[in-house]
Amino acid sequence: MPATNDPARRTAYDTLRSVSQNDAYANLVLPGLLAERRLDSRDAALATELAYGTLRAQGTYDAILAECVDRPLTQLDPELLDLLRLGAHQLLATRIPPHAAVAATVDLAREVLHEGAARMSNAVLRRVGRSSFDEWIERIAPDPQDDPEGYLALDRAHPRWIVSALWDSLAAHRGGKVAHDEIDRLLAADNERPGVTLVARPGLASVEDLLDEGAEPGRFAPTAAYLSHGDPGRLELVRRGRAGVQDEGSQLVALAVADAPLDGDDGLWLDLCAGPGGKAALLAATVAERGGRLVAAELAPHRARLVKRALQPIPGLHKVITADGTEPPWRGGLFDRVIADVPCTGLGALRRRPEARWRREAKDVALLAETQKKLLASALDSARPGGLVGYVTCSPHLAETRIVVEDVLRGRDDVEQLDARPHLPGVPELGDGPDVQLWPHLHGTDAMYIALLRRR
Ligand SMILES: C[S@@+](CC[C@H](N)C(=O)[O-])C[C@H]1O[C@@H](n2cnc3c(N)ncnc32)[C@H](O)[C@@H]1O
Repeated sequence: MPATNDPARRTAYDTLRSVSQNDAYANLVLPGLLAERRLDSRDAALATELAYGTLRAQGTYDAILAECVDRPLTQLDPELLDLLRLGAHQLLATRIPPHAAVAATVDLAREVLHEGAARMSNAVLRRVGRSSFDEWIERIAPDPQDDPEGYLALDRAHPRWIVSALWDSLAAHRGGKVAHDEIDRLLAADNERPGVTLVARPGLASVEDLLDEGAEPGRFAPTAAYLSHGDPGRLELVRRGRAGVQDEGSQLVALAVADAPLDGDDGLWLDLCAGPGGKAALLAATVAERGGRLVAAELAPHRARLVKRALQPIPGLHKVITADGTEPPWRGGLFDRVIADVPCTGLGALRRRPEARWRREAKDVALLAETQKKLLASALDSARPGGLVGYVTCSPHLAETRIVVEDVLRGRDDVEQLDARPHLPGVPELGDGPDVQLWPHLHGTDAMYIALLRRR
């Protein structure tokens, strides 16, 4: 631990620096720092709230800071900019008294930078603290009547292109218009840290086992349970791979692929994009109970190793292959069920990755869509006649979901799309179908998408 009087803020600051300097992921860096520095639980909670909160709202804090600094933010030292963001977050979104927020950030500037940075932080943060968050938004955001997307982008701290994409998707799945209030609730849900959801892998653990460990039953998936407190890693069932940590939406879409009716053979399943292996483990456990096996393919060797580890505790002759799913080494028409959980922008899991929304760019979507179409085509080719394919993403962007499916299906006459909704039993508000889009503000899950297809 570096010498510091304020381990919580120092750790939050170091996390911000890793994210902006090294393109690190906060949800990987921060737990490492907390463990290495042995922060007590109060400091760890504060460091987490400061780091995640600052990163999540970074774009809005930058817009506010730009009003308080006498030069473009791009001309500031990046270290100072991260400090100012941390200070702005404390002033505008926490209960820390303003004088303490400023003083602590100024002290940190002195500790990690120099006296000049401390003086500048003091001056800038005093300006920031003269208005509340809502007053700042009123001043810098456009009128919500004239420009609702622009207003929400600042008020809910999302890049405008993401607000727009989420709005389009929500509207498309509702067959029309969506009220301002609902998109506001969706964006607000992206700013909440999700709780821990566990999965009981069939045949290896039951939800009752998880309830005995203090979890509460899931709302929708028969395999899910919520852990409201404590570290899931301390649970024996999790340590032994009989249960795992997995979003309930991920469980629901994997179970939809597993449970949709199928005529004929049902013993050989494929996960085309398996890393790190959450869905592969659930599917392998499910197919093993039915006497079958799973082949899991993954392009990245280090992620293929994670899949191997995830499948280790699961009985059955499952196989992990490091392969490019667009040029598969297996012959076509082989598998009874296929899941293609394709690489995507991850816009459906923004609540888990605080910095992701500022890192992604609109142009990523088109590039990914090309790969997604190839992977879906390959998934369809890999399925036997009559076999089932689930196309899955953790993005609700239409260009990664419905449009990919439409584009691929337009080019082939050997595929029919099924109504996925009956295969997520008990889940409300599934829209007009036939595909399903889950939403954080409606279902409490990541915004997972699934289209279910059958090869004729
Ligand atoms: C959304 S993730 C899959 C998550 C996984 N199904 C789970 O539940 O743990 C997409 C995965 O696809 C892999 N991938 C990307 N391009 C691929 C390709 N051409 N063939 C196979 N896998 C690919 C990525 O490395 C990544 O691990």
